[in-house]
Amino acid sequence: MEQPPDGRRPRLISSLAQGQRSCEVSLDRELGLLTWWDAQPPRRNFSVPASEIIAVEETKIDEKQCNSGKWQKMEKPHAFTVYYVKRARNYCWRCNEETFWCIDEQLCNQWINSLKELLDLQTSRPKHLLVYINPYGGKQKGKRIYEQKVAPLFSLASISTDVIITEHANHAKDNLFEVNIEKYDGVVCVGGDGMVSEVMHGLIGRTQKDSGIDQNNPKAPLVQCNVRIGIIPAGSTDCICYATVGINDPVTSALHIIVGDTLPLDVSSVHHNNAFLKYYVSLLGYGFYGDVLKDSEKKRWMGTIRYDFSGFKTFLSHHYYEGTVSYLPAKHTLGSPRDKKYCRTGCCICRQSKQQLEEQRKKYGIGRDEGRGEWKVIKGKFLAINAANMSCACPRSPKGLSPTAHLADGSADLILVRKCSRFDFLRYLVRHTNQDDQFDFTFVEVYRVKKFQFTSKHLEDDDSDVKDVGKKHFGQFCRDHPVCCCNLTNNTWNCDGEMLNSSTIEVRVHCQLMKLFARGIEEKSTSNHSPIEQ
Ligand SMILES: CCCCCCCCCCCCC/C=C/[C@@H](O)[C@H](CO)NC(=O)CCCCCCCCCCCCCCC
Ligand SMILES: Nc1ncnc2c1ncn2[C@@H]1O[C@H](COP(=O)(O)OP(=O)(O)OP(=O)(O)O)[C@@H](O)[C@H]1O
Ligand SMILES: [Ca+2]
Repeated sequence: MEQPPDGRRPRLISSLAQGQRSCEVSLDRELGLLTWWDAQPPRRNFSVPASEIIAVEETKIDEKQCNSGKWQKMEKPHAFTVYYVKRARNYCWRCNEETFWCIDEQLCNQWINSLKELLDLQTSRPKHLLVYINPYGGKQKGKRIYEQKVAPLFSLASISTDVIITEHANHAKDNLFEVNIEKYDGVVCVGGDGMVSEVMHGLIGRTQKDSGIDQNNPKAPLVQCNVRIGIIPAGSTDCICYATVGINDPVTSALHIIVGDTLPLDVSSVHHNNAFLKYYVSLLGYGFYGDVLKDSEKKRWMGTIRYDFSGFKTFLSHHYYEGTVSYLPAKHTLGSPRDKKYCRTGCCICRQSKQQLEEQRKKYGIGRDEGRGEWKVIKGKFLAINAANMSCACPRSPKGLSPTAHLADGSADLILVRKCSRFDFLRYLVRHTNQDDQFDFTFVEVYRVKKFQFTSKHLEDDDSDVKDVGKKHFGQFCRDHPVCCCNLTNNTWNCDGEMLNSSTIEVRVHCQLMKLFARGIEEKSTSNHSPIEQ
C-alpha cells in the first residue's frame, strides 16, 4: 500500500491479473478513482470514477479457468468483479464488468472491502425504490422490460424495490397520496410520458397537500418536491426521458437511477378560471398537437403508429384557431430560444436563471416577484400554439420542438405558428427532423416566457360566462365562414400527451419544482467510451 506523505488516505496498488494478462490496479481513495493498466505492452490504461461503479462482488473461479496458464501453479486463486458504467454511442450507457484475479484471499478481500467502502461514500444513491409499471403503455412491454433489463441491475446494485403493476389509469397518482413516501429514496415509473405525468401529479400534489398549499390558486408559491422520479421508458413518445437523458433506453435510465443522478426540472401549472387543471414538463400544445392527440386517443389499439396516422390526418385537415396569446417574457434568464446555447449537463444558464429568480424573490417577496414585467399581447389565427418547457426531443424529432429550451431555467419557449399554406406547414414540420432552423419562417415566432395565457376568439367575443359560450359553440364549425378551416370542434390542449378540454388557460412556469434521476444530456466530449482509455 502506498502511503502519501501529507496524511491523505493511502492509495491501494497491487499487481493482479485479468485472465492471462498481468495488470497493475490502483485505487485512489482520495480522488475516488479506480485505474488499471497492462503490465506489459501495449500498456493500455483505464480508469473509472467511484461515482460510476455499480457494484463489486467476489467471483468464484471455476476449474476450467483455473487450470489455464500461470494459475495452474496456484492453490486456489481468488477474484473480484467490478461492475461499472460504460458509455456507448448516442448517450447510451451499459453495465460493463472487469474481473481481477488475486494471488491470495487476503488481498482479494482487501480490494473488495476498499471498493465497498468507496461505494458507501456515494450518498446520493437510492437504496429503496417504489416502482410503478404501466403494463399497457407503448408496445405493452413495460413489465417485460422491467423484469428482464432493470430488475437484475437494481438487485446487482443492492437496491430493494416495492413494485406495483397499475390496474387502471390514475392508479399510480392516487396511490402516491396514500403511501408512506418517507420509506423510499425515489419513485420509478415504467411507461411513457403519461405515466411520468401521473407520478409527477401524485408527488407534486402530495407535497402541496402536506404543506397546506392550494393548487387552485394560480399565484400560490408551490413547494419543491424532493422525491426524485426515475423514468424507465416504455411508452410511445418517451419525450421526457429522451430530452433529459439523450436516449430512450431502459438500461441507460436504470444506470442513471443506480448512480443516484439528480436533475432539477421546471414544471408548469395550467389553470382555468382559478381552477387547477394540470401540470406539464414537456409540451403544452394547442391546434396541431392538441388535434393529433385527440384523434390518436381513439386509436390506442393501433399502438405507437397512431401518432403518425393522426398526424397525417390532422395535417390534411389544416385547421386554424383564432385567439389572443398574452405572455410575460422571461427576463431573468440569459438564454434566448434562437441562441444555439443548448442545455447540457451542469448547464450554467439553468444555474444562473435559478439564482436570478431567487434574488428577485428576496427583493420583491414571494408571489409578487413573478407578476413583475410587461405583458405582451398577440392576436391572430394560429395553426399551432406550442409551449415547450424543454426541448421536447424524442425519437421522431431528435432535436425537438425547441432545440435550445432549458430543463431548469424557470422558463418555457412559446412557439406560435400562424395560419399559412399546407405546403409551408409541411416545410415547418420537416425541419423538426433535419438540421435546418424551424424558427426561420415568417409565420413562426418564438418567445421565452415565464407565464402566458390564451383566450379563444369565440370566447372573447361573447360577454357571457365562458362555460355557456363553450357549450354554445363546441361541436360545430365556424358559422361565419362555412368553408374555412377555422375550427370550433376541437378545443383540446395536449398537456404532456394528456388531453385538456379547455381552450382558455393560464400557464405559469415553476422553476425546478421537481427532480429526476438523470443528469441532462452530456457534452459530446465527455460521453465517449468509458472507462477512459488513456
Ligand atoms: C413529414 C414528416 C414530418 C415529421 C414531423 C415530426 C415532428 C414531431 C415532433 C414531435 C414532438 C413531440 C412532442 C412531445 C410531446 C409529448 O409530450 C406527447 C406525450 O408523449 N407526445 C405526443 O403528443 C405525440 C405527438 C406526436 C406527433 C406526431 C406528428 C406526426 C406528424 C406527421 C405529419 C405528416 C405529414 C405528411 C404529409 C405528406
Ligand atoms: N393499468 C392501466 N390501464 C389503463 N391505463 C393505464 C394503466 N396504467 C396507466 N395507465 C394510463 O395510460 C396512459 C398512457 O400510458 P403511457 O404514458 O405509459 O404510454 P403511452 O401513452 O403509450 O406513451 P407516451 O405517453 O410516451 O406517448 C397514462 O395516461 C396512464 O394514466
Ligand atoms: Ca425550461
